[in-house]
Amino acid sequence: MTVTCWQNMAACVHPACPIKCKACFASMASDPGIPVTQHLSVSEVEDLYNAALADVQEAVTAEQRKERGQRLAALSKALRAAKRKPAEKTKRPEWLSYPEPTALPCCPEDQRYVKSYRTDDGQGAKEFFEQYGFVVFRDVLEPAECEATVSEIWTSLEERTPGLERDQPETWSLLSSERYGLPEEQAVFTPQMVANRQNSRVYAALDAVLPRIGSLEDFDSPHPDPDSVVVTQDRWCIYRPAARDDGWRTAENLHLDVNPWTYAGLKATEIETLRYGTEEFSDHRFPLQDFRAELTAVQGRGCPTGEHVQGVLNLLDNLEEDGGTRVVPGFQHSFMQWLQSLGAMEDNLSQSGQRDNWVLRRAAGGGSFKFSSLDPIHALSRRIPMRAGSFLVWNQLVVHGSCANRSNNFRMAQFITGFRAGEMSPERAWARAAAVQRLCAGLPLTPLAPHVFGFSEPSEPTRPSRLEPVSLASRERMACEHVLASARKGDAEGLLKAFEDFHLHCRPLLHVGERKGEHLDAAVRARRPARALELGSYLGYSAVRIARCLPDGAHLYSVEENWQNAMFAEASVEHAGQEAKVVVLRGTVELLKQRLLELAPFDFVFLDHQKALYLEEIQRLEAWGLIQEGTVIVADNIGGCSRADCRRVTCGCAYANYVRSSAHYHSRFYWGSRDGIEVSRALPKIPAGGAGCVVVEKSDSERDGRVAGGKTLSDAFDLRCAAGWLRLCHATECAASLSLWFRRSLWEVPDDSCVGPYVVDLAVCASACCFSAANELMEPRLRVLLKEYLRQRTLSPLEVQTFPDFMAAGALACSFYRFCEFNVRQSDADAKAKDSYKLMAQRVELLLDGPVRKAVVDALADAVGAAAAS
Ligand SMILES: C[S@@+](CC[C@H](N)C(=O)[O-])C[C@H]1O[C@@H](n2cnc3c(N)ncnc32)[C@H](O)[C@@H]1O
Repeated sequence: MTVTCWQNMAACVHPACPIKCKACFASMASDPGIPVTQHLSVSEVEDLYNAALADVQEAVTAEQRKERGQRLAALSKALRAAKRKPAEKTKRPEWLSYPEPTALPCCPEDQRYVKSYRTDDGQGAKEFFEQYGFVVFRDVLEPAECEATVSEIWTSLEERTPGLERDQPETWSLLSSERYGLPEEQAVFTPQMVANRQNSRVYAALDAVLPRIGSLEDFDSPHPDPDSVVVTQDRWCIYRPAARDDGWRTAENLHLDVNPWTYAGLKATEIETLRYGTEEFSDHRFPLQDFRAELTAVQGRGCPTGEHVQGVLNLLDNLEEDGGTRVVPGFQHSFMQWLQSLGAMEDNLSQSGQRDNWVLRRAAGGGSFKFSSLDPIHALSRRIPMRAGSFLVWNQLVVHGSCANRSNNFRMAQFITGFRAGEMSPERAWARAAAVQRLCAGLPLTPLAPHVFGFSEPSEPTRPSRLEPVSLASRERMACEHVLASARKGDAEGLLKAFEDFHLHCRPLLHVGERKGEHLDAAVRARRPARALELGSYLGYSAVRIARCLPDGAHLYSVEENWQNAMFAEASVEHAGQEAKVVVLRGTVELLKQRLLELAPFDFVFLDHQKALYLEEIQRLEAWGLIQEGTVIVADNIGGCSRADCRRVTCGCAYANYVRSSAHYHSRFYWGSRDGIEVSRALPKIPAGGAGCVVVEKSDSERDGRVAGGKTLSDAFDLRCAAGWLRLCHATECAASLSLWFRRSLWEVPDDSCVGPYVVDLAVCASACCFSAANELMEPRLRVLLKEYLRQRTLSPLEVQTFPDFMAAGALACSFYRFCEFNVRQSDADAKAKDSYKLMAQRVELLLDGPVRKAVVDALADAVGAAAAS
């Protein structure tokens, strides 16, 4: 049986269609005799099996039952075999599927540059473009425009790099060695960059090579015409003159910025779901992500309307040795044949070795294809040297990449990609224009702005009211629809996996995710809560996660402010069969106070709504008595900086700082991939003034040093005992009990230096700096310190009495900190750091008793006496 592929690229012979075209796939599905396992992936066989199963269930006549039963049996066997057999990797791309090596025509006036065209020679440029897959337009930017763009790039680099000056070569090493010479931003909106996007010659160049759409029925768009050229919002690059410093070389590579399978229509894209979040709708983890997604999630040949072309606007003369873009001329002609030789996308997903080419899947079905450094294709690539002000454009099917700079010149360029307005759905087009308008606010517009951006006035409202307000809800709805359709009812694990798949391969979600989710599971299982509380249900992912770990009869109450998300969460919970355990409460903690008080206490709390509110919220729950001894609190999204930074006792998160330093919690941090989660357990409360408690009062604001209440530190508890505990805990490596005891007994009341009574400042200073490395008291230094302090401020008799004990307490606190930091938190610390607590522990003992204590008491008495006399 011969079926012509829908691509019309080749006649495909069923069943061994090399590209598994849709026509063949459909016919395979209806023919029980096809040896499917030879050509399909396990998931594709599984799909066929499920379809056949549904067919059997719907069979009415005995004949149908028999025929469909046979097919089901065949597929069942095939499925078992497919699962048993490790997926065979399809053939690696071969040299034969690449184009012939091509020499490029040079510029007649200057052989150092590739042949180029003026934008008024659109026809000539188009013919070159069709042959080679790229073309250079010259004189696109005026020298003054190049200069202004270069200056803008320098200004932004100088602003972000202290000490960098464009005219001072010795400061260029301060620039970050960004691998590809790119800025952090996904898209840059500075005046000259935005002006270049609306430049009439840039427009003419893109217009000359992009396929035309013509008229479209029901064209509903902020752009005037389906053939309006829309430009992408992209960024710039800078390559330093690496002849000066080899370390400045940027990475070299060859790639495609599209996912070849989705581009060819062999896999679906989600490009029409893009909504270009800016502040209002932003997903803070992926700002401007959709502008990047539209570069890689192109619906190319599978879409009747056309393609994108990529472009580099060159700002400085760029010779072969200056580094920059290279292309594989003519690759667009070989693209389909090459893709066929790759086989299934699944076989090309990950990079397993230096020899392997691989595809990286990105948001909205996009992706990029990376060629290994050993691939023979490198021999076919050609550098495209061009003058300042030239615009290089290439077909997205042309393999391209960059060469590192080896010269004494900078390379600087702006990226601009273009496509036709008629390619976008109305929802996407209006949302895009609204987002660009907001990002370009206050910047000058040219008459081409309606075409390239979709608006003509800086303040003109671009979204008509008849369209649904654009919101992230569409992404959330898509996610839920996907999950409900792909996970079996009652299968909680399947539902979690479906969410994760959507997140990884379709669009990023805000759920806690697999990696941190495992820590969340462990915390729930360890605590076995009867009543759990979650703040921030979102789509119900974490609610389902928690629910499946709860013991029988337990409940999770999940609070969600957004009514739509609450609805999605309920749907997920029900689909996962967890509705008996989970109740979604609409509102905020404040609004739901009464209800929460009725449900309290909670023995497990998951904070995952707004990080900025965590501290306030937990203190509210504490004040309402909703948290009790043993309550475990898990907080998501701690950190976001480096793994090491998030672990510090004092990090950038107020909530983490609170639980890590509070006497009421024992807290641990677990890293995920971009950030981590904090798991804290509420410790037993110590009644104020109760046994083991030191009464140290200070006036509210003045810290005037009165140590009132009649008890001294050593009256209230035994520091000797504390020091003994420290030794014992180290010996038994029982850090948790040390932490518990220490916080309960000591840190509950005496304040730290700088915030406690003034005498604590003095005592901590003395215990820290008046001892040698061999723990000998440096008495002269102590005497000078006391004398100078007493010149500024006198000490009350009670302060004098408590001073040596506060010195011991300061040393104990330091010892405790070092023990926890280097033996518990940073378990990979070196041996010296690990042992550093011992010095301070020994100092505690010296200060509690014996000659050192006596020397301290004497020194203080002398200083107080001398101060009184003067
Ligand atoms: C990061 S998502 C939660 C993710 C979810 N826990 C998961 O892992 O699947 C944050 C959610 O908190 C909700 N939210 C934000 N502020 C809130 C508040 N003050 N009270 C309740 N929910 C809030 C948002 O609407 C959003 O659905």
